[in-house]
Amino acid sequence: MVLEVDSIELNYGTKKILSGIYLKALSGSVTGIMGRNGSGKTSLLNIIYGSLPPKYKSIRINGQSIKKPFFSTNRIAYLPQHRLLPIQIKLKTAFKLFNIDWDKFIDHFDGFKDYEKFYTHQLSSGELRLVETFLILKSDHDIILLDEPFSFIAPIYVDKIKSLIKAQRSNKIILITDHSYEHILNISDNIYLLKNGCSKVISNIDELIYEGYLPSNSQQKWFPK
Ligand SMILES: Nc1ncnc2c1ncn2[C@@H]1O[C@H](COP(=O)(O)OP(=O)(O)OP(=O)(O)O)[C@@H](O)[C@H]1O
Repeated sequence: MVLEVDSIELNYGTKKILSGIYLKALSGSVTGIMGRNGSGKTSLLNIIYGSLPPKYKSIRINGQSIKKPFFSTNRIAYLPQHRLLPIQIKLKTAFKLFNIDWDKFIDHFDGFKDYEKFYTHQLSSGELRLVETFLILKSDHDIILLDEPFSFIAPIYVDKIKSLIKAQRSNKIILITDHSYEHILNISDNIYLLKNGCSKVISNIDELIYEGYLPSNSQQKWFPK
């Protein structure tokens, strides 16, 4: 499966946010989206999901144009930058709604075993983020959008989430953005940088430094897979 996005035009008033986007993502791979604060990463994910209507857009799956909001096709799941689950819902109910086995979650995160009857507002920000990321990753949708899944997450859990992403990518398209760039570099097969409303395919770390996203002393290596 191939997801292609282009011809996006998004303005807020007179401010141009996105104008020269081309993005191609394949199932079996993780596509990282990088960019400075305010470069339009969240806007782009919202446009793909269908919750933000831009002036123009073209979104295609295997060359077929998606005309209605993507979320209405039931093929796409989205972890938004801010809270996904409502406050007054128990974890048990949330797992039921997502049709995901609570015990499978506990297999990965046994520290949560007493939380099944907790309401989401009884969890810390990081605990909630972890639950929400797990639900989205394990959902049976074949396109997954993750906006800052590593926010508030402890390193030991970040590693588990990264393993889950790698395991889930075999039959899904995964788009991910996060400012923890080391993690994005570590799990992404392809990377796009958003700058001045345009997307640029990144082929090595030096380009991220040259484009002013990473500081010049960045040590990490990355090559597209
Ligand atoms: N509802 C809105 N009204 C006006 N401007 C907006 C609105 N939503 C977003 N913007 C502007 O659009 C730009 C892109 O925002 P967006 O949230 O997509 O950026 P981002 O790359 O995800 O940023 P960050 O990395 O800080 O999360 C920003 O300059 C923001 O101020």
